[in-house]
Amino acid sequence: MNAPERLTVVADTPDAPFYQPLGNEQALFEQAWQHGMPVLIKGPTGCGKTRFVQHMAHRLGLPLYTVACHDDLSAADLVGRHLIGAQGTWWQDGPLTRAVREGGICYLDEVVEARQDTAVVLHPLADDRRELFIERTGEALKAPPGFMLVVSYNPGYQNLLKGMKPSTRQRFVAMRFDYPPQAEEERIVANEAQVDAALAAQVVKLGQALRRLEQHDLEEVASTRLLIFTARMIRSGMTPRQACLACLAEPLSDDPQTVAALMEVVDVHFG
Ligand SMILES: Nc1ncnc2c1ncn2[C@@H]1O[C@H](COP(=O)(O)OP(=O)(O)OP(=O)(O)O)[C@@H](O)[C@H]1O
Repeated sequence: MNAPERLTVVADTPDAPFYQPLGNEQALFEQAWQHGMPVLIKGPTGCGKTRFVQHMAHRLGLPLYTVACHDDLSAADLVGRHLIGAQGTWWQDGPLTRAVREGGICYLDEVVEARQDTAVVLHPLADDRRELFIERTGEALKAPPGFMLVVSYNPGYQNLLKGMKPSTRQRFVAMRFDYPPQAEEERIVANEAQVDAALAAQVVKLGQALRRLEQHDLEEVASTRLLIFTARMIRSGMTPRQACLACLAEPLSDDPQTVAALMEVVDVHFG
């Protein structure tokens, strides 16, 4: 097992991306990094997964390489490929290789979307070997102590075919994220939208009421991200109703009846 003794945690600096802690997630992440363990974060859209990783990278003083995974993303997109230029053929590292060389964090967002061949490169990096084998150049890279693999996915989007294989899941320390409790979400909205506490509280109260509307067939509930958008639009002069229609109701549903029902809740809160 890799025992990276020389790793030190850099204290928060004022320019770190703002992150409102919700539990022991920072300590857990730090411990995982100290022990050379990869981390899996699961949670719904817009609940703070990316912001958390950005914050932690800053706090630990590590370069961060973020990859938004999609169903065409292959191992070569992560590792690198040969390119042809004026001087002939040359090798270009992919984001995973760069993170390994520099001892930084590679964050794979929505990892379950990526093609299955990515597991071949991720598995040896995510277990005790901490090794990246670059097949096309024959290079075998041993990850330095600072390197950390972080992946995330939204359990709500998963279909049976795309679920993560147990052999992959069981290489990670896993953390579950969800939308923040009321007081924390108010602080986040006030800070991110630069609005006063009263408006942030009103928007969050509405968001929480919308999340309770279970009878409507919504694919996802209102995210913290959408509440921040709404508060920003109100701050810049839109009426609360216009802002809620554009930033909450319409992004949540394509069905006009559902949008109307969501707006009824808005009217109760801002009427
Ligand atoms: N705990 C938090 N502290 C600070 N900001 C937060 C927090 N949670 C959410 N946010 C805010 O919500 C926005 C959306 O969060 P983020 O982009 O991290 O979501 P995500 O979970 O990565 O979503 P997706 O799965 O769609 O990529 C952030 O830009 C940030 O403004």
